[in-house]
Amino acid sequence: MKLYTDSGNFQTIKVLAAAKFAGINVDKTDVSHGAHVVPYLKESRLPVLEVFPGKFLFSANTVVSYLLAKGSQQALLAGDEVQQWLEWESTQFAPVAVPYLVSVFGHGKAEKDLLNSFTPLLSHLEKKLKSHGFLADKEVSAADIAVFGAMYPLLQDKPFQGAIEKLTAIKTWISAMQSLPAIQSAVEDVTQNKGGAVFKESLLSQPVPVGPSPATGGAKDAAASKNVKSQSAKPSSSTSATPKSSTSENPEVPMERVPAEEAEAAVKSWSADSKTLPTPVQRKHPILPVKDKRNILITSALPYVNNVPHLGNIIGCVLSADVFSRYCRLRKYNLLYICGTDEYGTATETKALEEGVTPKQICDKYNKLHTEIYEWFNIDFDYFGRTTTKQQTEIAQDIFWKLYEKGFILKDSIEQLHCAGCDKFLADRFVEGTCPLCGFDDARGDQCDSCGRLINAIDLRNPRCKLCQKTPSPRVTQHLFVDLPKLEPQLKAHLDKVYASGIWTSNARTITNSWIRDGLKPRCISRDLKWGTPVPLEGYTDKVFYVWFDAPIGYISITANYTDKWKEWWKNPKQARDPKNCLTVCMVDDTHQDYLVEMYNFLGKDNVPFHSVIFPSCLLGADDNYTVVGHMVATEYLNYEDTKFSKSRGSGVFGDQAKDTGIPADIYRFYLLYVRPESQDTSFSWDDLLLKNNSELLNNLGNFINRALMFLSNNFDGVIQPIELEDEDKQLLALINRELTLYITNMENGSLRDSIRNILSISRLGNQFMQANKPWVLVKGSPAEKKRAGSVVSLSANVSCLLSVLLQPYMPQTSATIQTQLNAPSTVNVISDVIYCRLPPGHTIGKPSPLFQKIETSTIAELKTKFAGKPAPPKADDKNKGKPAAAVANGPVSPAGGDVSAGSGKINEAEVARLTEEVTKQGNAVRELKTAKAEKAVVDAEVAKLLDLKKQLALAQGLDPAAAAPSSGKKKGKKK
Ligand SMILES: Nc1ncnc2c1ncn2[C@@H]1O[C@H](COP(=O)(O)OC(=O)[C@@H](N)CCS)[C@@H](O)[C@H]1O
Repeated sequence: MKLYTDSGNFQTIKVLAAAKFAGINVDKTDVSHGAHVVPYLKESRLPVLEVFPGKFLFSANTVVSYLLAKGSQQALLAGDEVQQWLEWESTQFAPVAVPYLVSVFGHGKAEKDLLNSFTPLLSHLEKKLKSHGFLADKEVSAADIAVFGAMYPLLQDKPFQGAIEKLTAIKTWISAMQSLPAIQSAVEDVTQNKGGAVFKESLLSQPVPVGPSPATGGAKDAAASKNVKSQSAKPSSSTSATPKSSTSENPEVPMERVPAEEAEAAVKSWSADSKTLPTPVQRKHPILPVKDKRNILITSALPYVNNVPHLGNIIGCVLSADVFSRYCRLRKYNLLYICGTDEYGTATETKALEEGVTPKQICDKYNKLHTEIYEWFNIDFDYFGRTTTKQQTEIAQDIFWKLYEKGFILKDSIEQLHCAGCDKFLADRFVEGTCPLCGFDDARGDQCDSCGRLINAIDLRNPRCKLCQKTPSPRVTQHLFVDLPKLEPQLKAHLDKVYASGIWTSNARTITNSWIRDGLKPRCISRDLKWGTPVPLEGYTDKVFYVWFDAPIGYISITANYTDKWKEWWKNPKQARDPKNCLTVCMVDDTHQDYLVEMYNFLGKDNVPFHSVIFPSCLLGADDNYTVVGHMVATEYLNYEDTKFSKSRGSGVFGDQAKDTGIPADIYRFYLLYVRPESQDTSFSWDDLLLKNNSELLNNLGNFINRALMFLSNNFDGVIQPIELEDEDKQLLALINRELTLYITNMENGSLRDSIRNILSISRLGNQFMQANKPWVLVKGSPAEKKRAGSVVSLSANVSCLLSVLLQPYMPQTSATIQTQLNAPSTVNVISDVIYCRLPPGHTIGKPSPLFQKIETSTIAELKTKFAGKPAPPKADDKNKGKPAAAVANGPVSPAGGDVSAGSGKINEAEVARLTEEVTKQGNAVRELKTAKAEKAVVDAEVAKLLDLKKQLALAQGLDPAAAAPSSGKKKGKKK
């Protein structure tokens, strides 16, 4: 990524600081003052980020948002308030600050009037900072970076210093910001320690932002709270703008203006020759990698066959991967999306015992159930398979042999409970006894229901076999371990590479790094079970592979069940791809070019280490040219209302129940994506679903499309009229292009919940456009006015068509309905970089009808009661219990723990104890510093260390690290 800027450009401070926060190395290229970097802009705009060749971002705040999102710093962008401050900076603050800076540093004479215009802006800032310390929360966010960057040059001006003299909260905030290393290095880079004069040339060569007429004191009015509110309700062009519902209720809000050159560029692409427009690619099975194309292998975590998936499972894996796959197809990438049921392991054996059938029968029954559920949710797999196949056995055993031959398999003995009555070793969940921690008599072998803590079955007092009630006894048994310490260097080298080139959500990085930081331990890969892939090694043939060695191999074997040519996806990763042949948006600037196949794993956070550490280590160790993960898109957890999903308590909606609620699959899809747990755990809330349905879908999106199409139908026989673009139409097109760029960028970054907001911003723009032009009035006027009405609604019908395409990954059924109503040809189904005319004049649309139904509060009340379930027991939940622990504890693993499918992963107690001690020590250190009133920067640095330790502790305890650190969790901020 190239950053073009001129020397002394103050806007570059925020951009460089954001890049530092994001850990992204931008290639900074100095150009002359006033240089024209963006070919289609008449005026110079600097700094400019070239995101990929020919694609530019030139609003500094958008660049800040983009970099933070790309660097997986979503926490710094999260929340409405951040977006509102970003807009405040560009629409309120900059229009006063820039002319003032020009007067001070450019002309050497401060404009007094302009200085006075700062008063209301500064008091607004002071008020906010007084209550929080930072702009959007108690921690630094993108808002602070953007506003501080804009304020920095002002701090070099004496009169401005006087203006903030008594504003103590602003002054404290300034010192806090100045103490941040990212800010310090950005400031140094831009100013070269030369003082305020350094800004002169750059200021004189840049256009002055248009704003609320600062010279006439307009800024004063603009900063008054009423206006701040209406400005914040403007359509946002930021990555994660959360639209206020008031926006759709206030369509009279004027549209933001873009530079004339940008508008002209939008007109040019709008009227592109239809012969040059992209056309969709037909899907033909079997899909195989194609040379010189972007080949993407998408996997969704394989859901356990023995569970009915709940809405959390659905958004955590299959639905997220589906949205991304659909998007990739619309971008014309060549992709394969595979998934299937994870069928082996203790949990399946247990379920079979419970239901009195064989494990195979359980798998057949539940595989069918899963298939039906995903069909109802419209999940468009290229292939949905299962892990209990001959291909699974062949491939898993082959990988094992390769690891064995290369010396990556260790043998070791372990003590495990053995039941003489059943003549078998018992997995933890088959044992009961007295809890060694609290003395509860009826503790389970994997967890105590009384104290809620995870335990090892071997530690239970008075153990008894759950199957025959006899007393099991400890016995030494031999097991096989994969030598992860020996594989660590290879894994680290791979991770370094893919971290730099790929999309790795911050939880995926944090969890993976915590494993690496602690040093990898040998991991047991065999189990004393019958239901699994047989271990082929002599002396171990009575054992099967541990389900977590087996499960990700399922991705390979499922592909092998899909096509005989599976090796083209899995064993061919290093052929060169010609970047010239990519769509412009593919990340040719990154290092994917040496991959024929890029693999994306979609999964929930508890699955991360198995996909980022264990599976890649095995594939790298097998040294058989396997495709190894390049991108990891992990979600946090979705909860149900204020509790967890629990089948046994009946709380939460499970896949097989959703269709009986009367809420269409598309509405579930929309809402699950809208609240997708991307940077912290989120909740499915019925009240919120009602709100989002009735405001965003019904009043905003549905209202715009229906209004436009009904009007076209009723007044122009449904025939698209000649579209003669006037100034505001061009502005609309340019603003839509901005949202479209962000939609694509967000999708490429795996920020699926942000792209949905970009769609809603486009329909909001559409509503504003209709409202401003009032075709219902024009149509009754002169012939010219009637013509204009036809032009306005025809343009709106085209915007609706674009919306139908952008919506397709999220709401495929609704997208199809809109396209039927538009009578749109299937050729429209491509996501291009810019809006173009898809429905030409003369095209006749179909029959419009309302797209969404209002959801009534009474319906929601019924659903709430139906799915409330029994109250949760005081301690452990029966569904998600222990899963994060299993995922994050990188400790020595005993096979008696069963497998993760049995929900019995172990906590590394020693590590928990060590971290607890460290947290206590660091907490005391922070308290001492605070009591001694140490400098804020010093305290902040120690608080940061404390938070990091707390996160590590939470991870080691199997808890959500976000809950330990208030930095990302809004409203969680406890006093440190
Ligand atoms: N509450 C949740 N929110 C989001 N994602 C969740 C939640 N609970 C689980 N998950 C993810 O769902 C998938 C499937 O989980 P399942 O337990 O059925 O299966 C497995 O974990 C393994 N069989 C995967 C083998 S590849 C998973 O990604 C969870 O993290």
